[in-house]
Amino acid sequence: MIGRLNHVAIAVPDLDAAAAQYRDTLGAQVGAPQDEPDHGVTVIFIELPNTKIELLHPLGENSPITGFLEKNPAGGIHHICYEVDDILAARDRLVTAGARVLGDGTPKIGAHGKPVLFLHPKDFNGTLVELEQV
Ligand SMILES: CC[C@@H](C(=O)O)C(=O)SCCNC(=O)CCNC(=O)[C@H](O)C(C)(C)COP(=O)(O)OP(=O)(O)OC[C@H]1O[C@@H](n2cnc3c(N)ncnc32)[C@H](O)[C@@H]1OP(=O)(O)O
Ligand SMILES: [Co+2]
Repeated sequence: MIGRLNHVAIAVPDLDAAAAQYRDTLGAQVGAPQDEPDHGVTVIFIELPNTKIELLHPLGENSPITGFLEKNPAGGIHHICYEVDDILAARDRLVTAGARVLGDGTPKIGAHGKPVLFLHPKDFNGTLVELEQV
């Protein structure tokens, strides 16, 4: 069901510093900051030859990554995103298998303008999983 690894997301306490490190120290192709108010984050995507890195920073008062950064003040890997062809079929299959889909189960539009869903980290080996329909 899952396809390519779309991105690995890293929550960071200082978005500008993290972007500069990827651009200047690691020599990566770093995009511009994008505010995603529906998700409570500002993101910067880094294009790698085989996948993307998503740098995440809290946006607004109810960001889902505020608590994560409180627990991990230096930042850390926050989620991985797999591509799926049909997100509703994927959701239904996962729910039948007993996995918890976060929120009300309705896909939201993600940073690439495509539907996304999140799966509870406790159901996936301690890893928050995002699904993106491509
Ligand atoms: C830009 C849009 C989009 C894209 O297109 O790419 C994005 O990527 S948006 C990214 C941000 N959005 C989300 O993360 C949405 C989904 N997340 C959530 O609903 C919540 O953050 C959560 C995963 C349910 C966690 O809830 P929270 O209240 O923040 O934390 P808790 O302390 O209650 O956590 C419970 C439990 O789970 C552990 N945990 C929390 N976050 C993670 C994580 N990222 N990876 C692994 N484990 C995580 C947490 O440590 C708790 O464990 P215990 O301490 O053992 O109880
Ligand atoms: Co993401």
